Amino acid sequence: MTPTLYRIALMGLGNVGSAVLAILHREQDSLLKRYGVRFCVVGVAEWGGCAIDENGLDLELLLATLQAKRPIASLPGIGRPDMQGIELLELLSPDIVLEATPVNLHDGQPGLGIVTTALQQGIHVVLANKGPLALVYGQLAALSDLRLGWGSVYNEKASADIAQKIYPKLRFSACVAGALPTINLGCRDLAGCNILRLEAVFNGTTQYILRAMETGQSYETALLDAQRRGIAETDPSLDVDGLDAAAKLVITANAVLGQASQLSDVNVQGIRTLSQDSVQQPLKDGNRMVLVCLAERIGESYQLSVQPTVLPLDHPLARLTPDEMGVVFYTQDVERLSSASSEPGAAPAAAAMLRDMLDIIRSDKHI
Ligand SMILES: NC(=O)c1ccc[n+]([C@@H]2O[C@H](COP(=O)([O-])OP(=O)(O)OC[C@H]3O[C@@H](n4cnc5c(N)ncnc54)[C@H](O)[C@@H]3O)[C@@H](O)[C@H]2O)c1
Ligand SMILES: N[C@@H](CCO)C(=O)O
Repeated sequence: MTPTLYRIALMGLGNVGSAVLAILHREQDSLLKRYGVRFCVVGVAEWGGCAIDENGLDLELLLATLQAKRPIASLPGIGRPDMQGIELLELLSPDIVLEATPVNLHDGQPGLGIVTTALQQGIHVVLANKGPLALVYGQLAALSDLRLGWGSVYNEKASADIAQKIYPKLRFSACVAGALPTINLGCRDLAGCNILRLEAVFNGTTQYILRAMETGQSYETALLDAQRRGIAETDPSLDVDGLDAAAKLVITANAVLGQASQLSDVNVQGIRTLSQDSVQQPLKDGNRMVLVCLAERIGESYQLSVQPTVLPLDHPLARLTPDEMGVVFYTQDVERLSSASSEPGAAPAAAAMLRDMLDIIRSDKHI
C-alpha cells in the first residue's frame, strides 16, 4: 500500500498537545501499517512562537524540548519566535490542523481565529479546545462538512462526493470529555433514535474533586492534584464553576441533539461552594453527589443544565470512579445506552484527536 501523507499543524503544546506528539511518535509505524497513513508534523505553535519544518519536525526533539520546559521557538533553524498560529497556517497550508490551545469562553481566541482561518482555507480541523464550538458552533459547522448536520454527512457522501470534497472536515470528539465517545455514540450509534434525555459527567476535574472530598480530602488539595495530573483547565475556575461542563453540553446539544444552543441556555452551578459535609452526607444515605450535565426533552426542545445532583448509588453516573467521566443516553427505543472512560491524564484526549484524524482520513479515502 502506498502511504498517504498528511501534513499536520498542531496548535498548543501543553498537556494535550505534548501527548498528541508522543502518540504520533510512538505509533508512526503502526499507523502506517494499519491505515497506510503517515502523519508529518510540519508546524507546531505555543504561546511565544512556533517551530516549522516542511520536511517534518523531529518529534523526539520537540518532546525533549517540552520536557525540559524550553520554548520550541528557540530551537535553532526551525524556531520562529515571532510567528503566531494563524501565520503558520497561512505559510504552510497543512492538510489538518489540530487545535489544543486554552479554552476562552469570552471571545474564543486564539482558537476561534485559528479554526476559522483553517476552515476558510479548506484545511481539515480537529479540536480539543471546546471554546470556539461552545461559542459559535453553527458558524464553524457552516464552513465545514457538517454544514447540514451530522446525518447529512453520510447521506450526502454517497450521492455527492464531489460537492463534499470542497468542504473541509471538522471533528471535535476530544472536546466532549476526551476519549468518552459522546459525539460518536450520539451521532453515529444512536442515529435515527429519538433521544429523550441525556445525563453526563463531562468534567473530570470536578469528578475527581468530589470523590476526593468524600474521603475527607480538602477541595483545595484535590484541585491541586487534578492540576498536577494535567486534567484541569489552564484556568481551573472553568472546571469548578461548571463552565467547562456547560461548554461540553452546549456542543453536544448542537452536534448530537440538533438544537442550536449557547452557553446562556444552560442553567449552571459549579461545585466551588459545596461543603465537605454536603458531599459526604449523601454517601451515608446511600447516594452520591455528582456534577450532572442534563439535557431533558420538554416538548419540542431540550432544557440544559449543569448542577450538583444527588444520585442513587446504582445510577451509572454514581458508580463512576474518581478518574472516570460518563454519559447516559435515554431514547424511545434504545432505553438506555451508557459509556464511561477513565481519564487520569491528558493522553485519552490526545487519543481522541487521533481517532478524529483517522476518521477524516477514512472519509477522504472513502474507506
Ligand atoms: N487536559 C485535558 O485532559 C484535556 C482534555 C480534553 C480537552 N482539553 C482541551 O485541550 C486544550 C489544551 O489543554 P491543555 O491541558 O493541554 O492546556 P495547557 O494549558 O497544558 O496547554 C495550552 C497550550 O496552549 C499554548 N498556547 C497558549 N496560547 C497560545 C497561542 N496564542 N497560540 C498558540 N499556542 C498557545 C500554551 O503555550 C500551551 O502550550 C484546552 O482547550 C482543553 O480544554 C484538555
Ligand atoms: N478540564 C477538563 C479537561 C477535559 O476537557 C476536565 O476536567 O474534564
